[in-house]
Amino acid sequence: MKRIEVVAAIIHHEGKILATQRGYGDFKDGWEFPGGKVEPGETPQEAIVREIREELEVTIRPERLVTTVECDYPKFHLTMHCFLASVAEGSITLLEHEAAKWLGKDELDTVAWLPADVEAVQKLKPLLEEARGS
Ligand SMILES: Nc1nc2c([nH]c(=O)n2[C@H]2C[C@H](O)[C@@H](COP(=O)(O)OP(=O)(O)OP(=O)(O)O)O2)c(=O)[nH]1
Repeated sequence: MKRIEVVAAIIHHEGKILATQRGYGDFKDGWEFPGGKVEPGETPQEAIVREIREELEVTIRPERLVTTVECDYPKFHLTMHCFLASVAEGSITLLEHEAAKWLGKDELDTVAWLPADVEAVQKLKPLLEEARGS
């Protein structure tokens, strides 16, 4: 089966995290963490900084790897590295997504996450307590 390697940013601010809604493609309207495919020669950290500049027009600081999710979709196998991150510079502008929401710990289940994200969201809950106020 085709395999793709993706990086995703869990951007946090004041105890909330940013969820974005896909604006195009097979998963249009699903909620995800912004990010995209790692290109040849890039480290995952370089890829996530590049993708977030392309999608949200900000520079992020990747802080730590929260989890790597493995998920079988009908057309490919996905490996997705999810990094906790904060905005280092700029203000968020949606260049590709159709919507975005800041979600607190108790709001994480209020959007329809893509299948691969459900497990990452569960792992995130205890971390959000730590991140509160930062
Ligand atoms: N960015 C992102 N992609 C996710 C998440 N969950 C999930 O299943 N995916 C899937 C959807 C896509 O099939 C794939 C990411 O591909 P993408 O289309 O965003 O990659 P890309 O930005 O490099 O885009 P492209 O130029 O190939 O369209 O991973 C998530 O939380 N964030």
